[in-house]
Amino acid sequence: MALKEVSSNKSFGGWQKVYSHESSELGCTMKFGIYLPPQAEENKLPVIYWLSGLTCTEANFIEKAGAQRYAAEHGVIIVNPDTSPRDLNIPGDCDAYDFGVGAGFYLNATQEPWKKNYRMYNYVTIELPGIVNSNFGIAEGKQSIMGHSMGGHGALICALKNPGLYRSVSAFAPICNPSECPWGIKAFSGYLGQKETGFWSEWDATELVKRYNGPPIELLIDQGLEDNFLSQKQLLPENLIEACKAVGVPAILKKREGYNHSYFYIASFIGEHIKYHVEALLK
Ligand SMILES: N[C@@H](CCC(=O)N[C@@H](CSC=O)C(=O)NCC(=O)O)C(=O)O
Repeated sequence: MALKEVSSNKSFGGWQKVYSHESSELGCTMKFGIYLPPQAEENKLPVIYWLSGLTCTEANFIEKAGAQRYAAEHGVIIVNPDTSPRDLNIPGDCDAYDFGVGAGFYLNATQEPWKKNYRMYNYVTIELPGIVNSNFGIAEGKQSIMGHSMGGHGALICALKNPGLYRSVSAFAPICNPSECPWGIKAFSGYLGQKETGFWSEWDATELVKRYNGPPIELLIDQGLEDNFLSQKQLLPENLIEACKAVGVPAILKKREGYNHSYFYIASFIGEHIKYHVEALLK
């Protein structure tokens, strides 16, 4: 798969790059960011995937999270894809910020007109890691995943649906129970069809954790307490924590006094999350 370098900027001794490529899974040109710390010049390194939230491109995380400093400190590669297919001109794909372009929800759609291209789950779990592993020096089997909001939902479902694929998972302000919140109900109805027939529980972390069957897993959930979307019941961390307790899956809930949903919040704690992942990746 041919990669085209879109940009390259030196950062903390390493390189923040953006590449584009033709995605066979999504049927369009996709961009992703990759931070290569200075250690990547000499060694194969572990990788953390970051999944962004609604309205984001690959640029938001690169420019706002401040992750490069910590990735350089710990010698870890960070890869961050875009949040949906783009430039397909599917009718209705740009009508709202929470559905269609910028809102792929990290699932494989089953409904027309989305099912041919809206396959972000396969893209982030199979196609993109294949491209990354064959083009960069990734230490075999050493990958973790994290994300924010819609991307936090994505990180959680990717880990819960693929026992053992990721060494660790963490999420900032994730949409924890999409089947029960307005964002999720809208997206799942459009991409998957009705709840009764659309197998929504296969794409919902709170449901998936109840039937998790694999090597021990721990969920690190981070939540700002002044997050508007928390009070609007879009995120529902309490439902996920309750489900984890019921089935004995360990979950850490970090409650952050005064923080909202923004990248200012993410930047405040991204170093803590990267350290958490690196500890799991180095085991
Ligand atoms: N109405 C807002 C909603 C968009 C928003 O807040 N997006 C968040 C993620 S929300 C859940 O997935 C985000 O990360 N925005 C990008 C940023 O750089 O802050 C709007 O349309 O802006």
